Amino acid sequence: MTTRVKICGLGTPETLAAALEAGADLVGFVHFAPSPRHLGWPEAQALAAEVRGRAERVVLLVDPDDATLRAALESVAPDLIQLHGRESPERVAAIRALAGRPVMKALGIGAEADLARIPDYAAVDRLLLDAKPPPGAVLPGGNGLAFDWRLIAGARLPAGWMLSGGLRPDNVAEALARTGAPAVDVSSGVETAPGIKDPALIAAFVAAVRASAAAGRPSAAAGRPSAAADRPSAAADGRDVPLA
Ligand SMILES: O=C(O)c1ccccc1NCC(=O)[C@H](O)[C@H](O)COP(=O)(O)O
Repeated sequence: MTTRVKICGLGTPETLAAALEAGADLVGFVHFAPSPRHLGWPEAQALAAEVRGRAERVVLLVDPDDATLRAALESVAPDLIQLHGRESPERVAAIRALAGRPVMKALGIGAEADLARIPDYAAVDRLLLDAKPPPGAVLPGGNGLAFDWRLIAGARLPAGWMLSGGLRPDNVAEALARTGAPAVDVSSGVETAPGIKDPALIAAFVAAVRASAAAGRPSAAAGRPSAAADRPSAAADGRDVPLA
């Protein structure tokens, strides 16, 4: 099956076009004021209109209230709502019911114990496994940090789960080989500075994922990750840092 690719935090027509031309399956628009990738609703609406069915439109929200959710629905008409805050399973279910759209819940992974939260979110449409943010981080995601992929090697994960956190054109093939992820999500790894997406990096990331599939990537292995997971990771020391 084809590995699905999401490019998150797009903010200009040029970089959105680059993602679509590269063949991204999902494109993400962030609505979270502290983020360098934040889009107001008029900007998000204009970009979302450019997608025209060429990819799934994802709106990323952090602990949205009902008014924010309604604004997101009206502006972006998302195919998928990504929840990247501290939303409880009950709140996720309420958002899903109110929106009438599929929901993807992001869970921060920092230690094996974090995997125990996965069954609580069994009712979500998709699950995104991301690195926990470092202590005191302003952003609950989009920090460009990988978690230790060994934590999920061999874990029972729901169909269609997505891997994120610190992925880049030069490490995504290894991430896929080590985790067997059916889908990947990237933001910082295709940027030249926080919030500044690079069309060439976007194209390189999607190409790396497609090349990995063409090469027939092996099933998930539990061996020690070499490159990305050796770098400082928000998750590496297993501290119980909240997702948001
Ligand atoms: O990107 C942001 O600014 C952001 C803000 C608030 C919540 C989540 C955010 N980003 C999430 C993502 O872009 C991805 O889903 C994921 O965290 C991967 O990010 P990265 O490690 O930068 O590739």
